[in-house]
Amino acid sequence: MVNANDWQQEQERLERVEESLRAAISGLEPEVTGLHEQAADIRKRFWEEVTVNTSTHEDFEETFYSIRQQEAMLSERERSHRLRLQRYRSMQRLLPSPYFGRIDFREDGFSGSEQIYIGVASFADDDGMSFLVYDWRTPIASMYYDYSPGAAAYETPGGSIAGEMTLKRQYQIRGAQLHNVFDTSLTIGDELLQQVLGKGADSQMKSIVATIQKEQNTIIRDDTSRMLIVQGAAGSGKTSAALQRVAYLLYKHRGRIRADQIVLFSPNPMFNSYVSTVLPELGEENMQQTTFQEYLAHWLGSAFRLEDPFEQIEYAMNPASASGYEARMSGMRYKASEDFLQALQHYALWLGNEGMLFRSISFRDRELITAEKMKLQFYSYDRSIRLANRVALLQEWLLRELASLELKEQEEPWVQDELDYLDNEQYAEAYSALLKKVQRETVVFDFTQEYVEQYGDLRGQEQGEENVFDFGLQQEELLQRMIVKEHFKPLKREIKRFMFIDVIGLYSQLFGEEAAYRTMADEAGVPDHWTEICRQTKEKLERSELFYEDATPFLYLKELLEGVRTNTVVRHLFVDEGQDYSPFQYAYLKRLFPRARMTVLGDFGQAIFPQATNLHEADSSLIRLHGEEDTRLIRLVRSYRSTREIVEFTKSMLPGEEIVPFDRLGSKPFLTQTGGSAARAERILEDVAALQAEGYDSIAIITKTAAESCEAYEALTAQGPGALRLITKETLTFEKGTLVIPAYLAKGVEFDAVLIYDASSQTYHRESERKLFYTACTRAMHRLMLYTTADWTPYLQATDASLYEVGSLEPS
Ligand SMILES: Nc1ncnc2c1ncn2[C@@H]1O[C@H](COP(=O)(O)OP(=O)(O)OP(=O)(O)O)[C@@H](O)[C@H]1O
Repeated sequence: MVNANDWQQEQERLERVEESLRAAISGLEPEVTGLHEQAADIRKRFWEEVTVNTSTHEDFEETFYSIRQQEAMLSERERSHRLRLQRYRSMQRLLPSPYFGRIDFREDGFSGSEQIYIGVASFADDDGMSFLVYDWRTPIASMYYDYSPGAAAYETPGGSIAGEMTLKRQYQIRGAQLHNVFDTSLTIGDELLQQVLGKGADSQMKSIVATIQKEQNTIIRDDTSRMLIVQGAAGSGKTSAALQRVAYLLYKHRGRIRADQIVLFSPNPMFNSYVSTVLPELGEENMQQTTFQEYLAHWLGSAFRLEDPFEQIEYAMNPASASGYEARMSGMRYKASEDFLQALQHYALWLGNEGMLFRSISFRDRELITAEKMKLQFYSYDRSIRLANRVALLQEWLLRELASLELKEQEEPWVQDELDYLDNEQYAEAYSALLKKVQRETVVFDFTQEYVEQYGDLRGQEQGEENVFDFGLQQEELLQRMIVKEHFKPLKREIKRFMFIDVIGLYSQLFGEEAAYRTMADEAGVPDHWTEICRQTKEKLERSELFYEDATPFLYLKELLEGVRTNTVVRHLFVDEGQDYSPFQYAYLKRLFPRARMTVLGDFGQAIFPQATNLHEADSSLIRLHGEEDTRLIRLVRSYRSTREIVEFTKSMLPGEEIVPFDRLGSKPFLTQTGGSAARAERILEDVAALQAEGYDSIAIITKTAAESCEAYEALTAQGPGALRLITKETLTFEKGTLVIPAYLAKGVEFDAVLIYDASSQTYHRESERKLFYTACTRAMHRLMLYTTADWTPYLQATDASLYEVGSLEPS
């Protein structure tokens, strides 16, 4: 705390800033209110201001320039309106708490020091010369996050500016009243952070702008790496830093990068809702948010029933449920690998010489163009042309073939039949459609011109004659063409969509002969259980289903054949929970967004999917993706979410991981062993009630699987009323309250208290599930309780007993 004098001065300054803000807001108010109407009004009067005269060439030119001028004026006015509105909104945002930090900085070579107050937006006084508040993203404000008092420097476009920071202060301001002022010698004082972290969990993630830590600031402001990898312990602020980074990039590159040019891949749709308020809170628009599954479903969802990653993980967790389990698991790992990616590339090369599979183009049960003919045509092209380019050539050839087949088709009896069966209404409809097209475009159909020449102005004909539907023979011919054209339209569409390639057959063929596959796989060889992997994959394909691990390779093969699909608009790609994506998926994302810089945030300690990617070790495929020179790796080891006791307890499950708890104290985790399920449910409900009484209102009962969630939900609701919410993968919004949720859906989010429903050795015993258990436990901010009706999971057996409390055997 500061002394009374300083406090007084700060309070007075705060009042002055608040006054200036209010004055500026009310100054802008009349301009801003009704801005929308004004802009609409200008648009409405647009044509009144323009004299349209096109009689002569000069008049036409004059009209043209007058429109251009009017247009330029309109867009300038709209731009300045927009800017004023932005300014107005940012001042509104500042009003309740204009700043949160201050540094005093004396630049080398100058005698006086400048006071720099830092807030969520900049605010200058009337003359616009001196800043009363600096936006946290300005270069000078970076010192607030990077330095303790003493020597300090910051980067500007003109070079580095060094000097001395003589003071660093933090504020808590509510309703323009000072609540707290701390002078701090640490980077960002512990006191404020203690207070922030001690608060309850929310259904929405919060901005950390006032307490960003130095290493987080490095992530936020990195502007040079093509690939930025953040390996950070559970609760180390990866997601928080990522969102601040988005806000920073939007600020720094304002006018060059828009929010929709930044994409965040999230672990599940519920997570989207969880993080959706941070950017608006910082005065920025939200970036685009999606999940990898949504992307896959967009491209493959109509052709297949796609397995999602949650079904895949459920499968992985239930070895007893299926035969061929080992093979499937081996397949999951293999299909996620760079080896498989390479095998597919070799396969595409091989297809350049042989083995292509096509689908005949059929019409009315006749094969118009056979697969065999396509194959002959395809392999007649120069073999040095790339596969996808040859496919494009074939596509053009098919469209030409189809055009000549379309002409021939008019002779077929079915066309005449169809014409005969057109009732008067359909006839009239077809005719008027024809008329409309002729009127609209000069060359709608290739025959329009010819028709117009022969029959003159159709409009005149329609008006002048009584019986306009009494066509002559040639008119009938036109309708015949139209009929065939309509019927051939879907065929053309299919060709344009490359449906003449049998991609399913080609993917399946890859899992055909082992000897052939070995040549594709090269020295990497085939994985264990290859025969069974092949059988499972083909069987699934036959049922028009696709395993999650097959979806990305399938899309990749499709693109090797059809040409790469790229998005060149996106400039920044963020992947959260990055450990859950496979090396294959990363290679795919890199191809998909060739102009985007990537920021991948994850924790290998929470890698719960079989396809996990190691983010940070020397052999990481992620580092290889853009090469070491273009990659920056940042490690976060400080964990902010949980109390020291919870971090000490959870980190003991992952020996070897460097995790440093933030020094916030709380109760030790509590282990309770009960006699049976009913007793456990009773005990859990008692504990939930006790936690609620302590003021915790975000409580999660975390289970291993969806089935266990249902079982827990039933057991708990059978015991009494109490509002519980069952979370499934379909749940879209994240709300406060008491939830029952499978661990893999709780990824990335946090709760005041976490209750592990079943921490028995029966449920968690395999090494592969250790990280899932760890992930579940690390969701807790303040309280962690674990239950079992049998032996404890082996992950806990080695845990030092001093790290937890043990409950009674039976509830009292
Ligand atoms: N600098 C900070 N100031 C205040 N709070 C912070 C800071 N860094 C992190 N936190 C808080 O710590 C908690 C965990 O942060 P976040 O969810 O971003 O971590 P994470 O690394 O993404 O976690 P996980 O990998 O476990 O999902 C959040 O409540 C966040 O607000």
